[in-house]
Amino acid sequence: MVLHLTDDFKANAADWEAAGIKLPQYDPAEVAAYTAEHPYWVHFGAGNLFREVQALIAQSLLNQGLVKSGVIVAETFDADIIEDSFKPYDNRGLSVILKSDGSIDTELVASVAASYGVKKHDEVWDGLVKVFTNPELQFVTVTITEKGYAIKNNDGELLPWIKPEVENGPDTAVSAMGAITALLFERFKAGAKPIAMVSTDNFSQNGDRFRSVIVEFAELWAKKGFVSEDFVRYVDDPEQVSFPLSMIDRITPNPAESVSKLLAEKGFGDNKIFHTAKGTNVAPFANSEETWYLVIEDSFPNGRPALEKAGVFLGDRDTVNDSDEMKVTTCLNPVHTALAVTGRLMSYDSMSETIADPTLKALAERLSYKEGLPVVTDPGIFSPKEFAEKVIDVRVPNPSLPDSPVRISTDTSQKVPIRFGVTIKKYVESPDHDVNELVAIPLAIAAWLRLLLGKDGKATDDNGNEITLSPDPRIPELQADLAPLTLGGDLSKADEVLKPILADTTLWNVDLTQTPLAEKIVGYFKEFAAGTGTLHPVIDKELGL
Ligand SMILES: NC(=O)C1=CN([C@@H]2O[C@H](COP(=O)(O)OP(=O)(O)OC[C@H]3O[C@@H](n4cnc5c(N)ncnc54)[C@H](O)[C@@H]3O)[C@@H](O)[C@H]2O)C=CC1
Ligand SMILES: O=P(O)(O)OC[C@H]1O[C@](O)(CO)[C@@H](O)[C@@H]1O
Repeated sequence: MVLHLTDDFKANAADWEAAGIKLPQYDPAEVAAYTAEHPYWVHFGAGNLFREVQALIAQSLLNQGLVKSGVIVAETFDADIIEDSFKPYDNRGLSVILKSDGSIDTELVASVAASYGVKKHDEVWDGLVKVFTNPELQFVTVTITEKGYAIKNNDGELLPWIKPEVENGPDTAVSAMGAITALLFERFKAGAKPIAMVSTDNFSQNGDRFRSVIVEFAELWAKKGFVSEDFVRYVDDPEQVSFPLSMIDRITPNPAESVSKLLAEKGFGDNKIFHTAKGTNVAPFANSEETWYLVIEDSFPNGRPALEKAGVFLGDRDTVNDSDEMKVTTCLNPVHTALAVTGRLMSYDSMSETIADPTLKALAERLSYKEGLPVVTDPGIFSPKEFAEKVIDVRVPNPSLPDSPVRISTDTSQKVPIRFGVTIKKYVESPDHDVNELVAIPLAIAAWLRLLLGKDGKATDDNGNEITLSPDPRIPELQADLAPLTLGGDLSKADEVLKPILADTTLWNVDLTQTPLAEKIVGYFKEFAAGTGTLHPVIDKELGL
């Protein structure tokens, strides 16, 4: 028998159980009906992470009888996600957890009580307005990628799709930031009940940035007379509208063909992967790892359910900030980036292959334990050392997780200031640490610069094969700057060519040429770029392997 998400799963529970798929312990129809009158949670961004974090938390709260409503999901950027992978499946999904011991946990998730794909202000929009004007709505979570928060370009001009919304007012807003501000305006007009707006996107001080953009949108509309100054004060008052900080962590690659195939073999029929016109890769299932963390600043002016009983850490601002800094600048993302750039030089297909390489593992260990951990602040709710060990010994080595150096090395130029720059700055500024102690960080930077040698987004790996670099907005500029240097060619100008790149504070957070690291990086770069087959010997030598 083929299992489908829309099955009456109580009627064929034995078949689901035989396939090893956990079932919800509530009645989804009852939950949907109750949620329509008593919404407490709306999530914006119906991507893959939502299915593996927020929807599972909502399911856990329902299973434990802690709430009677489900989560409502809204999508402003890519309504096709809703049409393709939510509506045909009654908003249900399958969570697939690929564990590091090779086993798999699967769970039918029915906690999404309603879904809204916003394209214009029509009946779909009216449905969301009804939710936002309900006094019981307690909080909103958001996963829309960092670029989803942008309303201006680098020159301070409104983005072309934001400008008409500013000019024509809340009734025309459909961008993520415009739509959210317009929905808050509806809530304000309906009695200005409080609400928490929780960004769960992957960047530091996410709540602060979210607030500043929403307040700016409100101010722009106030200047044009679309909204009152009282509305601006409402969104800017943390006791009315809070914007808590958060740290979120669960490696959730795009739905993989290998997982789709495995589900088909299990007798699960809803395994189609969709590639939407806007480039989102979604499916009625999502695949992720076992480990996850969600830490949220406990600031919910309209109350909240017992999220802690569903595995969420609630804490004060400093705890959340320290947790985020621990993950993004020390224990996870720098290791990921170092392994991804060296992994691309080795043309490894998966992240697990990178850390199975003893040289690259030693690089990751040195980076995390010897260079990052000494300058990280312990958030107090979990141990940075244990977190780092789990990344290196369990999470990255997980052979079942379909994650790749290609995915992780996307946008490296945007990531290095935080992933390496914050630690470098701490070494430069601390009287207790010597920047000369850093070896793994300059090796990783030099390896990335070596990877960039080439043109038109093409490069050569350490075996001498041509590869296509992962997308990164600064590749054209950086490859042009590096053009005088070639792999195995004349590197006598390396110092001169690399100097302006190493002095660029937008890349490193500090001017590396003012530190001994510049000379080190140029030296490592020259050794890497001397020819092919250099990656292992150079790293081995520097790490004393
Ligand atoms: N996938 C992961 O491992 C993790 C992701 N995150 C955070 O969640 C974000 C989303 O990740 P996924 O859901 O896995 O990605 P995804 O690719 O599955 O979905 C992306 C989501 O962002 C929306 N989006 C994309 N560009 C947008 C724009 N310009 N304006 C508004 N919305 C836009 C899409 O419509 C979709 O809802 C990440 O960028 C990151 O901030 C955090 C931790 C783990
Ligand atoms: O794409 P990035 O920002 O390198 O992140 C890599 C992965 O690590 C994470 O930070 C893990 O939570 C996720 O955001 C992402 O899956």
